[in-house]
Amino acid sequence: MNSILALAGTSLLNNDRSTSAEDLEQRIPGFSMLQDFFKKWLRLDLTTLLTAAALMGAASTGAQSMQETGSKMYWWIVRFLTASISIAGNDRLNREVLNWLGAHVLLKKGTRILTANSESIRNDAWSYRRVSQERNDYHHEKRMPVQYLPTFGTTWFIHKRNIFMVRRILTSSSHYNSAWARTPDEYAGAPEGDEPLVIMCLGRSVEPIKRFLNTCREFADKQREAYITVRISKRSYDETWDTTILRPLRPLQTVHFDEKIKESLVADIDNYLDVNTRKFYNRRGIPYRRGFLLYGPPGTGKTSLSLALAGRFGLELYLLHMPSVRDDSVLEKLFTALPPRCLVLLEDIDAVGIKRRSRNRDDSSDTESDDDSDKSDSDSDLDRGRSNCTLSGLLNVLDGVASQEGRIVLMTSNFAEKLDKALVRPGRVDKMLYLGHISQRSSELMFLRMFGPDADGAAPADRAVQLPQDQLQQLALDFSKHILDDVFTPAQIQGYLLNYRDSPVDAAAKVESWVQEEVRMIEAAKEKEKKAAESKKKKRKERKRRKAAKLAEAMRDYDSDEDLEELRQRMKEEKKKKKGQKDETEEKVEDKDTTENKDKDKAEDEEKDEASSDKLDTGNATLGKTPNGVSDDKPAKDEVNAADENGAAAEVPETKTNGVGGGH
Ligand SMILES: Nc1ncnc2c1ncn2[C@@H]1O[C@H](COP(=O)(O)OP(=O)(O)OP(=O)(O)O)[C@@H](O)[C@H]1O
Repeated sequence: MNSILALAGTSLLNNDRSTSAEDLEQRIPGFSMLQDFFKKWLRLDLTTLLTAAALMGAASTGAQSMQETGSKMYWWIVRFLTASISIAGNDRLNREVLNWLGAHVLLKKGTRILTANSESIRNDAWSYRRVSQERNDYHHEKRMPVQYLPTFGTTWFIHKRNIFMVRRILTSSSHYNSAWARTPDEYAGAPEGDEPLVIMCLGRSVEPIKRFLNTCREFADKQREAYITVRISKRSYDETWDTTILRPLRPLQTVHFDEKIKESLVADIDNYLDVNTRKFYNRRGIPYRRGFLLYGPPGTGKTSLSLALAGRFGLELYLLHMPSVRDDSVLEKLFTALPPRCLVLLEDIDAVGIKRRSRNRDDSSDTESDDDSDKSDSDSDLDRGRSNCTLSGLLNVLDGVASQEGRIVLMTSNFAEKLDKALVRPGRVDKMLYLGHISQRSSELMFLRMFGPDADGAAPADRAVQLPQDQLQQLALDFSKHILDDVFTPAQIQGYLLNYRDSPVDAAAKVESWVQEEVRMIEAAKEKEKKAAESKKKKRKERKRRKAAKLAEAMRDYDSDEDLEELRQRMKEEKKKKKGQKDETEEKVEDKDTTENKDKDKAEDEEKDEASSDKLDTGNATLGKTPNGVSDDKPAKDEVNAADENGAAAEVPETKTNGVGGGH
């Protein structure tokens, strides 16, 4: 067909119609008939038509090859006249460049090409640029507000007298394989914020690009000062830190506990992060790691303190809720993916290794029937949270050979006394901090923080008039006088104060009756606990008495020592048999648990996500009217000075039992 069109084209150009018609007749039998038909019925010259088509084809081929040549020349010039640096999609620098572009170029240009997003944004580079749109929960708005973000494929800008071009490379294969392939990048797909970038600069030196990258990093550092970056692993099958949450910075002063302990903790971390300390550790062959255990009743500020410390030291916080970690291999992969300098928060560490501990307890017990009744309430609480990670898996990631150096691990637990000694040994846990119930002084500070002016000096939005400082101070004193030392958790006090958010006067006036009511509930709960313990004790005694009577009766039938020995042997065998059956049943239950766990994985992932977000929110969920968190078994010391790996004692001073505000 092409040769026919070419022939038609040549003949038209040569104006030689007769020759071309003959040639065409030779190549296409019946061409003259067709031509006659066209002439007679349509009044068209078929040769002319074919010639026109040939010319159009030639023009398009020409245009295509010109385009290709143009593109080659463009890239040749670009290569010749520009220097460039490429950045991978998953590199943090990539996000920082986007972040800078968002703030300095894209938004300022007043871009007319936007992308819309109604889901949570995975990449912090884009979320920095989000125009904050509050969801109106009062009107039960369920939908996420739509976020409009700038988009770009290639953008030009001038920075410090240099001309730059940043190109976002779309990687999605569907884009390349489709007809969209020639569509400019800004129309071809909404950016996810993790596409590779190429940064080009007019000139033959990469130095201006390096300087530009430094500017982007400094800008990101500044922005981070106002936020804490929290990373979580949402999807356990991914085994990556896939989600970023930006939390507003929480100043350390807003977490109330013993000021001396707080200072020593800050000094300890400061010292650890010092470059000389790293050198010291390295030269002496000591693994450069630091671990802390924060323990105490729920709602005493363990998570809040971790967030505040991350902000104080400008570290990213990597959060793992231990009961939700699928197994040791996931834990190991997550730990391997940690950056060298960061803060890792392992929440509810007591959930690890529960099975091992409960079995050990069974093994070591003499009388199996007494076992269950011996379990304390806290034991059963402990058994409720479960983790498929083993203790050895956890120990391995904390200080195994493959474990990263340079990070700080914070572990939290409500049941520190139950933790395995291997876990809390120096080198893994260098310091233990007890966060307990609130003191009067801390409750006074909390009152002032709740009702004082905002950081910028303005009255909180929902209170038109800000009380004068001396009046507020007096109210805070009146309020704290009624708060009994070491009875309430800070979360309880915060919950109470939030009920009177717009009226400090009412908060101070009504605290007395609130305290009375809470104390009454605490006493009632204690009484109930006492009664339950007494009844358990009675039952145990009765069981023992019945057992002894049974034994005495059996012994009556045995006259000689041999008979008695035989009886003893028989009883031993029976006991062994019973234990074997019990172990078998337990294994079956465990197998069933594992299958169920797999099914529940997906649901748990979602729950975990919600739990993490909830926890990172105001924490109101922990604030109930129930007198929870009242623990009788306080540890003997709230801070245990632990020796480091080579046996050198850590330098934290001894402190009092109540770590929360006790020093005021
Ligand atoms: N010491 C404290 N100072 C100030 N606020 C506190 C303190 N303790 C708790 N809160 C408040 O109580 C809420 C719950 O605190 P947080 O989650 O840090 O407690 P937690 O000890 O980690 O609890 P859990 O053991 O249940 O995980 C938060 O909103 C926090 O602001």
